[in-house]
Amino acid sequence: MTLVAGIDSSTQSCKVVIVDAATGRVVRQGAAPHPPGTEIDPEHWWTALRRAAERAGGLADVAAVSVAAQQHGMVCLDAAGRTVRPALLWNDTRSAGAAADLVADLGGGDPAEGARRWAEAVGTVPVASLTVAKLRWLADHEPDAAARVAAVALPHDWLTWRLAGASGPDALVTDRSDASGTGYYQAGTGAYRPDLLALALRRESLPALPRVLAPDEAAGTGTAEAGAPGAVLGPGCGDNAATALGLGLRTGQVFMSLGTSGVVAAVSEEPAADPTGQVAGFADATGAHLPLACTLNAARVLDSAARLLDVGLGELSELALRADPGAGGLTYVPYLEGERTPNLPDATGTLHGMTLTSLTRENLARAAVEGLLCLMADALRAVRDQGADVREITLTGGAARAAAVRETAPAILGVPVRVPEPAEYAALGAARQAAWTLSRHDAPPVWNTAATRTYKAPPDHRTLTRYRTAARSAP
Ligand SMILES: Nc1ncnc2c1ncn2[C@@H]1O[C@H](COP(=O)(O)OP(=O)(O)O)[C@@H](O)[C@H]1O
Ligand SMILES: O=C(CO)[C@@H](O)[C@H](O)COP(=O)(O)O
Repeated sequence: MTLVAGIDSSTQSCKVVIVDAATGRVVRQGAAPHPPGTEIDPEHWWTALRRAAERAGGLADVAAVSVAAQQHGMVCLDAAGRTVRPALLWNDTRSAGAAADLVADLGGGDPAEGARRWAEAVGTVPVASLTVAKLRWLADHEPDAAARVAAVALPHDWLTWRLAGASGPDALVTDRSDASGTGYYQAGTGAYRPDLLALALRRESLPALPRVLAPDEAAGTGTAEAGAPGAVLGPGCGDNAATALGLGLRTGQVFMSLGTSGVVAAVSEEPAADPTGQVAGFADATGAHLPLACTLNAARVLDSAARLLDVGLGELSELALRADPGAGGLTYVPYLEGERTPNLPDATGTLHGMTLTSLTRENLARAAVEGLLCLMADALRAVRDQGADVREITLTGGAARAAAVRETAPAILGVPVRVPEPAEYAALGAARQAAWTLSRHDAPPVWNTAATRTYKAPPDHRTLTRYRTAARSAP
């Protein structure tokens, strides 16, 4: 049996799956946590990857490995390949002002014109999450560090580079799915936009950027020191592109992931260019596109409600299912980390409709589930507004493990919700890419599909309308 490994270095943890390359059956797996925070020394990702791989029985017997990772994280290297400063992650909002400045700058001072030009140039209007905004923040706030930047990489590029045992920044490679999340790469033409990188860094001499590989192009081979001797390295990809690949989605299909981030994305043959900035024009990991709306708040809304109520996640779900739809009038707008979609980086959460009768543990649990799903309903609406014909969604990510989420989702989202059996779909997507790279075939291998269950319910317009009213008054 030929084994391949898929790695998902996501926000909260690193997951490794080792699968049979012929069928996609998971043979072994392991995971290791990442430290909390939105600024992190990439060395922690490497330690977690090594630990997760060890827990999965090691990589010594795998023929190919691919790394998927959280998108956008700014990894700045000096000329010797050392990190210049800790990486700033996708959910670090200090770059919100820098993003707004970049939009205005490209528009000659007019933000609406700037948004239009960014959408046209790279398919995405910068928000705090994008690498380009983080680089502008660095240039403005840490000019000495910015001056030492010889190369800029993303989390998956950097981890692939470590697996290959490379040392110089010139050896960095990436793929179009992750490059499309930088804000200085256009997925439609497959070209970097050095002018936009220069605009961000306010300098003419530009750092090196990873070479963009084709979706099945090998990135080299793993080393013995990295624990993967001789394994073919796939190009890797952004974690959302990996999820689409792991779920085996086809053109026109839409997934929603409720992990640290909340994501709605549609596999598409056409690039997106949304001047409202709600939908990002990302690429997928097969050569197509992945228009995507992403929220800062998702699974951790439920984590925080469970902590507040002093229950586990299973009990939180049971409490929520004991309350009636609408949570007795409690409406929770869960902007706990600010928000990205809508672009409100400084917003905070609010709880509306508290009365002596409504404020129960059950209603509070249900309001957290409904608030999260209403937030996602608006992300879904944004993707639909870009032309996606959404008749059903596939739901995945940690929070999809909650029965209350699965059962409430079709009513709030207004479409049937297909839930595949719980698995690490981003890591599986990376494994599928590794198997594709190894096979040298024209398309990714066809693997056995996961068993799914479809949830249906009449739409709950009332709860969504009440949420939208409450969200409009969020601080
Ligand atoms: N049964 C569950 N109910 C609700 N949330 C869950 C459950 N199991 C895991 N989670 C949450 O899912 C999140 C992790 O999901 P995951 O998709 O792995 O995120 P990421 O890829 O961003 O690290 C955590 O916040 C965790 O608490
Ligand atoms: O910023 C985005 C997508 O634009 C996020 O989806 C990150 O890619 C992090 O993903 P998770 O850790 O939540 O999977």
